[in-house]
Amino acid sequence: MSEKHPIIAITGSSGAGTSTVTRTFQNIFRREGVKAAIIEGDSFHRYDRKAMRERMAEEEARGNHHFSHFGPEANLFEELENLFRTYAETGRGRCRKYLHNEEEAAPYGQEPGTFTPWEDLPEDTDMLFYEGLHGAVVTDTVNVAQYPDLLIGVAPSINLEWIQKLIRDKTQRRYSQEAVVDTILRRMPDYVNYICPQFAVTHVNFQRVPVVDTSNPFIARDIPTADESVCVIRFAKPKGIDFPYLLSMIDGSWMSRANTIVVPGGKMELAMQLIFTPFIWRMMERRKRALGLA
Ligand SMILES: Nc1ncnc2c1ncn2[C@@H]1O[C@H](COP(=O)(O)OP(=O)(O)OP(=O)(O)O)[C@@H](O)[C@H]1O
Ligand SMILES: O=C(CO)[C@H](O)[C@H](O)COP(=O)(O)O
Repeated sequence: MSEKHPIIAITGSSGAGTSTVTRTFQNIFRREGVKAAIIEGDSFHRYDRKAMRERMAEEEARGNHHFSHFGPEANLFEELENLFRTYAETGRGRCRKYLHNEEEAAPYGQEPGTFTPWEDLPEDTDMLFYEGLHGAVVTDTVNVAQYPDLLIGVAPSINLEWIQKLIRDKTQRRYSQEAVVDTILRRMPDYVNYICPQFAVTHVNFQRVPVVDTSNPFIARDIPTADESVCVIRFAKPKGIDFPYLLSMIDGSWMSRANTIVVPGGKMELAMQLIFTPFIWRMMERRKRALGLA
C-alpha cells in the first residue's frame, strides 16, 4: 500500500480476460489523465519458450507431468514482489515483455517466445498497473498480495475460461487444440494451488457466467456473447460501495448477496468504469496530498 506510488493489480488465469480488462482501465486512465506504468505478468515467467520446453521435458523424464507456468518454479515471484515493493517505496522499477507471437515480436526484431531486455519503467508515473497470473499470489516465501492498493480478480466460470483460452490460443497464438488441452491439464495442480487462492485475497472479483450451455467447452466454436452471459461482481469489503447508485446506473442489474451485484454481460465494462473511476480519483487525490501537491 502506498499513497505516493499506488499499485492496481488485475489477476486471473490464462484466457480469463485480464488483457481485456486492462483495455477498460486504459480508457479510464486516458479520460482521467492518469499516467500508469502498465506491466504484464508474463514478463515474470522464469524461462523463455525454448527453455520452458526443455525444463518441462526434464521434469517429465523425472515423472512430474505438472511443471507449469502457473507455479512458483516457472516464475520469478521474488522479482515480482520486489518490483511491487520498490515501486510502492520509490515509484521506480524494472520490467520486460514476453513476446507471445509474430505480431508482438516483430516490432522488437525478436523471435516469438522470447523476452525483451529488462528496462527501467518510465519516470514520473502516477501508478503501477499489473495484469497477469500472479498479482495476488502468496506462498510460504513470497507475498505479492500485500502491495496492491486495489486488487481485482478476473475469474470467469471455468468452462467459459477454457473456451476463451482455447479460442484465443488457437486463433491468435497458433496452437493446436491438443496442445491447449495438454496445457490446461498440465497446469491443473498449480491452478488449484496458486491461481484459485488469489481470489480469496482480492478486493473485487469479476466472474462472468454463461447463460448458454457450455458443458463441453472443448467443442465450443464461439465465446458466449455479452448477451449470453452475466457478470457476478463481489466486493470483499462492501462498506463504502454505493450499491443503490450502481443499481440505478446499470440497467438490468441486481443484488444476489449483500456484497454482490450481478450485471448483464454487456454491462461489465460500464460497471468497471462506474466502480473504479472513483477509486482512481481517490488514489490520485491521496497521491497529490502525500506529495504536497494539493
Ligand atoms: N468480457 C468478455 N467478453 C467476451 N470475450 C472476452 C471477454 N473477456 C475476454 N474475452 C476473450 O477471451 C480471450 C482471452 O482474453 P484475454 O486475452 O483478455 O485473456 P488474458 O487473461 O489476458 O489471457 P493471458 O493471460 O493468457 O494473456 C480473448 O479472445 C478475449 O477476446
Ligand atoms: O498465456 C499464458 C500465460 O498467461 C501463456 O501460456 C504463457 O505466457 C506461455 O506462453 P507460451 O506457451 O506461448 O510460450
